[in-house]
Amino acid sequence: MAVIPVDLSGRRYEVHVGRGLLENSATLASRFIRKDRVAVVADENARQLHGERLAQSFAAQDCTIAWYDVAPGEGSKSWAELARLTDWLLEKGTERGDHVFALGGGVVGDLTGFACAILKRGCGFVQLPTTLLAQVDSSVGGKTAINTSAGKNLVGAFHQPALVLADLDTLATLPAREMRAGYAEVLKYGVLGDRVFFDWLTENGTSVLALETAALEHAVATSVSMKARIVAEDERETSGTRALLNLGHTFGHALEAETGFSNRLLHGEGVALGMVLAARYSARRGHMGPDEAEQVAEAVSAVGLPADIGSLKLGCDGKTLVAHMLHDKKMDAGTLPFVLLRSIGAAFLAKDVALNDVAAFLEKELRSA
Ligand SMILES: NC(=O)c1ccc[n+]([C@@H]2O[C@H](COP(=O)([O-])OP(=O)(O)OC[C@H]3O[C@@H](n4cnc5c(N)ncnc54)[C@H](O)[C@@H]3O)[C@@H](O)[C@H]2O)c1
Ligand SMILES: O=C(O)C(=O)C[C@@H](O)[C@H](O)[C@H](O)COP(=O)(O)O
Ligand SMILES: [Zn+2]
Repeated sequence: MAVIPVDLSGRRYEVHVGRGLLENSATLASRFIRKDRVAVVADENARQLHGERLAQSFAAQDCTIAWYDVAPGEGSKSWAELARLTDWLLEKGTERGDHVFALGGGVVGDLTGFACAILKRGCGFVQLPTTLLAQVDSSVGGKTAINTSAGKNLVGAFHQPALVLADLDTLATLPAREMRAGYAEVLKYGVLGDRVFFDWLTENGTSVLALETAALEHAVATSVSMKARIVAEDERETSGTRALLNLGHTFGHALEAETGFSNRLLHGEGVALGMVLAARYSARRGHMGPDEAEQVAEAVSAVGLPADIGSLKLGCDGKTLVAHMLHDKKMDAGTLPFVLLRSIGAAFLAKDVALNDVAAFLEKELRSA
């Protein structure tokens, strides 16, 4: 069991990582429960598999749950779902001082967080992440958003949760493909800032994916600790530090857009392939050696994540992928900063990248596939 603080001045909150947390959730979150009925926004699968443990914990504190079900999938991060959810929260009489609970993966966390950011100009929320990806990444740091027809996470707000309870037991029911997708964001922390962690994952990645307690807890706690440190330093992604958490995402979001934000490519899979492309592009520009770039590709493919753009059978050219990148939130007066690598464990923000060179690089990758 680990408790990791996110030290934001005056708005410090804790991330608890361990087993059996849902059973104790009402006690652990008691500071944030002030009525005898609490709103829980839940991914349908997460509710079916883990909702009862949550309900029992609340019942033991004489509290009942008003459930709001969210259909699984990226499609729920939409204007329509945001409108339905905020109407429901208003109908339930949610007040500014209340805390809404989000049970599920990154989709439910991002959607609920955004609804809470704008409801009556802001109410509280507690994250109960039930996917590996949500436990190591999306539940921490306060980026909340929905997607629009123009692209990924384009409408949102920074709104920090009051508490995060990452119950490792919930991962026992997670499909293997979703577990691997979450592992991509774990690997990201090693690649962007911690060579020792990257090497540890090379040795222990299969134990993490097999849910071995010690390995899993170490991987989640190490990931959350790095994210907490970065978010505390640069909460709103203004100094360039937090942008490093976007490693692999400029390529990855473009691939997600090209595949229609569908089951063809999960977010974590896009990040995995995006990290490989970022490493190879870093090598093309001479920042790192090609052999080291291929170590990133090996770490990705070793656990069955996509490392080859050809596996997506896209049928588009490099320029089309670059056109998606123009919606990236890092865009700054016509230039797009890229998170690149000097070596594994040493990411940096390159502000002098020419998009026609990125298109040429992607064209070559697509043709060599
Ligand atoms: N806010 C951030 O900082 C941040 C960071 C990373 C990713 N994200 C966002 O997170 C989203 C991806 O999140 P995700 O990978 O958790 O996907 P997700 O929320 O779509 O969940 C993946 C699948 O797992 C199912 N599921 C959830 N918990 C389960 C459980 N315990 N057992 C069985 N099935 C379960 C869901 O029903 C769904 O089908 C993307 O929209 C991405 O943009 C946000
Ligand atoms: O927390 C961050 O900062 C991240 O960049 C984490 C990413 O894994 C996450 O996917 C995030 O939503 C992407 O950020 P965006 O600003 O490009 O939407
Ligand atoms: Zn991500």
